[in-house]
Amino acid sequence: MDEMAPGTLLADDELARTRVRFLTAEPVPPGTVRQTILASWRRSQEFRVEADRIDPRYFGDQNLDIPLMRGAEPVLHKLSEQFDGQPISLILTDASGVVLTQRTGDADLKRHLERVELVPGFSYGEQSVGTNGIGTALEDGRATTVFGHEHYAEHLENLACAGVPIHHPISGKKIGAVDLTCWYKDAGGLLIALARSTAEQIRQALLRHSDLREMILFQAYLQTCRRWTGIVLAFNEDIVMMNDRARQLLDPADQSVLLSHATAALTDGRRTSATLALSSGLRVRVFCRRVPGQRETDTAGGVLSVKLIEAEETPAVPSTPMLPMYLPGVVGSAPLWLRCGHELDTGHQRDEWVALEGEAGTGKLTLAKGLHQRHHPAARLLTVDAAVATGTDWAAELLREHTDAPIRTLVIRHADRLTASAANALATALRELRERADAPWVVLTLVPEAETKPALAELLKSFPRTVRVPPLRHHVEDLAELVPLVLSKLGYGGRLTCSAAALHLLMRAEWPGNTGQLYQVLRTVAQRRRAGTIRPGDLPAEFHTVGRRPLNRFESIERDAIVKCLEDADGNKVRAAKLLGISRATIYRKIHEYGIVPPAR
Ligand SMILES: Nc1ncnc2c1ncn2[C@@H]1O[C@H](COP(=O)(O)OP(=O)(O)OP(=O)(O)O)[C@@H](O)[C@H]1O
Repeated sequence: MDEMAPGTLLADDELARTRVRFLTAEPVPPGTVRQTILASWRRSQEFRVEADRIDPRYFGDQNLDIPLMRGAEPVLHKLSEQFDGQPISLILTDASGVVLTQRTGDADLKRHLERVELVPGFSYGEQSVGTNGIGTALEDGRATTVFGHEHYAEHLENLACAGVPIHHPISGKKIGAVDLTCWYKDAGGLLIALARSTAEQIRQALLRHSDLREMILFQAYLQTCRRWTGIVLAFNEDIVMMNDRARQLLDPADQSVLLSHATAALTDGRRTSATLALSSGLRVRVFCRRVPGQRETDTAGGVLSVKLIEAEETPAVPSTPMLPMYLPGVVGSAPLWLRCGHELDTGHQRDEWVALEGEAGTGKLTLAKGLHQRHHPAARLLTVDAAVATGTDWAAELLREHTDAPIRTLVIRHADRLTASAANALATALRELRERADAPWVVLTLVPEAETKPALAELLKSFPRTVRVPPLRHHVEDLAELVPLVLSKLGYGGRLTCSAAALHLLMRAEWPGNTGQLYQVLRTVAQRRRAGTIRPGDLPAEFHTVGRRPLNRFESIERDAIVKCLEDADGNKVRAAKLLGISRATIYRKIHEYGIVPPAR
């Protein structure tokens, strides 16, 4: 029932009835709709696409000077000549379903496509208009046909479309989709065959084009490798080349930090040199240069040469995969996070006192507690907050505490807030503690860069190992585990869950306040929705934007106002524009500019 063959279309009326049953939450009788379509309807519902009208999101004029367009243009041109006068439309979109070009051989069909805004700049992704040949093919990652009432939104029921995702011939990355659309009454099985062969021709054209571009980049890479004995990486949006030194010294997280730095530098057109601190603890100096393509204005990619600043003193941690380690009360399975837990564990095994360094709310105390619970569940753990411990007495007090009831693990939080005299008094007390036969294992938590503070120099001598705790933005995939945990800690466990779409938005955020901020956000959300499922529309304004560049104060106020009005207007842009007193064109432009994802309606 899943592959649509010509002549096996279900009776239209039955399909139309099934669609209505689905939309009114009645059970769908088995066998009345294809499984792929049913799955797509469910996704469309999850995205809160409106089924009774069509209102695709507008993303403004698209940049057509991209490899996909250059590869596809001759293929589409030739095909559209053959279709001249025929009621068939040839559509190319980017990877998210935003239409780049639409060529239609027949005036009636063209007018209809304009009415349903299947035109350049508008998104036909599933999130925007629900089940359709473009969005569903992109979502499923395979050639897909959608006929008549299989479309989720009304006004598309008299169309048939066949969409095929286009993958880059070298990187394999999904870069767009080609779609053939015609009247439903004219549709046949050949539509999908034609769409497939068009996608293949575009892929071949891209391959020819890429060959040359990649060759230019490869030559630039080899040239740099000959001159530079250190780490060398070359990259463009499709491929990454790296020498052995890069592979040995950089783990995937470090590579990604370097590449995103270089991509930003290339976009800004800068030739840069910068010092970066990588998540593995390496400090590096990075030089990045743009490699021009065939034409001087084209870019074949960028070449990075990287010099280790502290490599000799701080050997890189080998990038072996880390197995999860059970630490009570601690969640997270991203490689960076796991590695940090393992490093702490190694410190413990070797009885080395550890300085846990990380931004506020990254989970430093939680990790230290988890480790204590894992190894000494019955022994005493003492946590002292240096932020509230003033004067020098409390350091001596620690010694007395230990004599009275031996401490197995001592955690001193916020060490960066110690005054010089308190830090020195603590250093003296800890030295004494260290000499005792029953000395505890001590963990110090502090914010990044605090290690360089002269006031802490003496104290840090007792801590031979520093473990860096990654900020949440470097392991956002762990939000899938952190969100349920925080909801349950806030008292909503089992009552409130987070939808995949909302989680997706949370994962795109920067999280400067780390888990502390996650608590605040979920607390706010839970005040509005105490039970059920958190949907994208429940999240505060800042999560409805795709971060493109930092906004100044004025811009963030404007962005928040637009998000708020869009929410008040139920996602309707025209009504939101009225509320704001701006034109429809301006709101579309601003939505695009600020990367706002309008609330699902
Ligand atoms: N990976 C995690 N697993 C479970 N809980 C976590 C995790 N990360 C953070 N948390 C929770 O987030 C909150 C903040 O974590 P924690 O106090 O450990 O951070 P911190 O880095 O020590 O913060 P600060 O330096 O600001 O004191 C705690 O409630 C903690 O339970």
